[in-house]
This record gives sequence, C-alpha cells and structure tokens, in this order.
Amino acid sequence: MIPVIDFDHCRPNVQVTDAKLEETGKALVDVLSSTGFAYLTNHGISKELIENVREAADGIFTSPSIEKQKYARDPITNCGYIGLLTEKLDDGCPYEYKEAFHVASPALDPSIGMKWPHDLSPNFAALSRTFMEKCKALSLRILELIGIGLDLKDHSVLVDCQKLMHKSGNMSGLRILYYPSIPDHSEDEIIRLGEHSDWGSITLLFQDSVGGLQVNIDEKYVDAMPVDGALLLNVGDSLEMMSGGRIKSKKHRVLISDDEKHRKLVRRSMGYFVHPDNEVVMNQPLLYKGDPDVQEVVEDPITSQQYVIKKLAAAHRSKPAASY
Ligand SMILES: O=C(O)CCC(=O)C(=O)O
Ligand SMILES: [Fe+2]
Repeated sequence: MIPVIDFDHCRPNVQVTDAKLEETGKALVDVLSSTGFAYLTNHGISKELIENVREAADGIFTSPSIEKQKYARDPITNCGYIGLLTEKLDDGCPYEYKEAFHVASPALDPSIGMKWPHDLSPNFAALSRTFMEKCKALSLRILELIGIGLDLKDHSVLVDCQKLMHKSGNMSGLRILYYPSIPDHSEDEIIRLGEHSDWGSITLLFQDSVGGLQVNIDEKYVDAMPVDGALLLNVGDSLEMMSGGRIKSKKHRVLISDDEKHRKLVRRSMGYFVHPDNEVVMNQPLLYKGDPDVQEVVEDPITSQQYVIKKLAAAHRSKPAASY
C-alpha cells in the first residue's frame, strides 16, 4: 500500500544524471501526492549509525526519572526531554503513552546550544549531531527532487526555503520517541501516539522492528510496518500548503496491539523533522506563484515559526512560547 522508492542513484554527494533526477523526482511526487508516505531504500544512512543513535538514546530513557527531568524540554528552544504523559498530539485521546527527546536546530547553533545529557549517555551528543547532518543532506536532496518532480521553474526554491537548518531561525530537528511497555490492567483508551499530521515540510522516520504505526490513506488506516533497511518519508502540513495542496500531508498514529506479548515490547522510533525557515510564509502556494490551477492564496498568512509555536502550545497545553 505504501510504495517503495529506490534512492540508490540519488543519494547526496553522488554524481547523478539529469535523467535519473527527473525519473526519481517524478516517482516521488507521484507517490507523495497520493499516499503522502513512501519507503526509501538505499538512502545512504548506515544501519550502524541508526542503531548507535538509538542505543545512545536508550541510555537517556532508561535512566531514573529524576535524572531525565534535569534535561526537561526548554519551551523556548524546544530541546530536551519530554516525560511520560506530558505531551499529546491528539487532543481527543486521553493518554499518549510515550516519552521523547528532542534536539531542535538551535541546539546545533553555537550561539545558542543546549544542555546535552552527557552524564546519562556520553555518546549521544556526538552521534546525534552526525546523524542530523546526514539527515539534513538527504532531506535537501529529497526537496530538490520534489522541486524537479513538481516541474517548478526554479527547482531549488524548496531547498532555498530551508537555508537555516541547524541554525537559529529554523525549527528542524531530531525527535527520538520511546514508547515503554504497557502496564498490566491499563485503561482501554491508552494509545502510543494520537492521530496527527506532521507540521513541517518533510519527515524522515526510522522505526525499530516493533511496528504499530498506521497511516490514513483514502479514509482508511493501513499498517506502515518497518521495512528492513528503508526509512519512511512523509509530507508535513507546510509542504502541503506551500505546494498549494498538490502534495499531501497524511494523518497517522501509533496504536497498541491487543496481543499481550506485543504490549510488553518497548518501541522506539526516530523522526527527523524538516521545517522551512521561521520567516517563510507557508499558506501561500509560493511554489506556484501565478499558476491558475492552484488554489487561491489563503487569507491570514502564517509563518513556519507561528505554525510550529501554535502546534507546540496545543501539544503541551501551554501558552505559546517564543522560539529561536
Ligand atoms: O513513532 C512513530 O513511528 C511515529 C512518530 C510520529 O509520527 C511523530 O513523531 O510525528
Ligand atoms: Fe508524525
């Protein structure tokens, strides 16, 4: 149901022919404008690095709660630890049984930085930096290909909207999710992650082998099981808006199965969330200025930063906080 795209000849830093770029760009756009999700194989980020980041993050999550709270998420930078039951992506569900650790772009900007949990996991900072650099390069290549696939006059326009990734002025980042095993006799309504669509332009998702993710395609939820060696790429709200609705941001969620054995498994996933620079106005289909086929410019322009701040405030049931 979710198509697979082979990225072998399009990896960053690889010489690619124009014909291959065109072919893969068109394939990507075809998929992302219907299902909104695609598995990418041969993406060039090694299994070993992915596993090392995951294990380093486990070092944080398996530490005592009081230790983790020393690194509680800073609402201004959006970096740090998010404890069990403190965040909900779907306001309609009573609990989302998960913890998370977020490294947003300001963490990598030397002028701001973040409090890294070196004492809980000594290798986490270096590994996550390396991983984020790889994810950034791959994301920019994907955005370039989407520009080609959409047949934009200027193929690099999407890439240009994300010039400040890993600097203050952009909210892209790595979010590591840790879903603990489900306690016995837990309430029925408990789920791992509520229904939502992602907020940015694209997301690269690296799941472990446990499963549970479901994607809403044509009004029906389908399983998005992990595929060995593949990452899951999906479109977020910003890119849907910027493309005037041509590429789709689809809802998804993570459920808990009824199977006792499965409920006892810890699940981990890592998402690299790409956002346009803070000042980019998203709800004008800026990629298509002047194209009569594209829906009207929306009233009340909203910038990437305003959108993220609003969503974060809702997820944390807090007042909107300024951000870098
Ligand atoms: O845990 C997963 O597989 C999905 C995570 C996700 O959708 C998100 O964090 O936005
Ligand atoms: Fe998501």
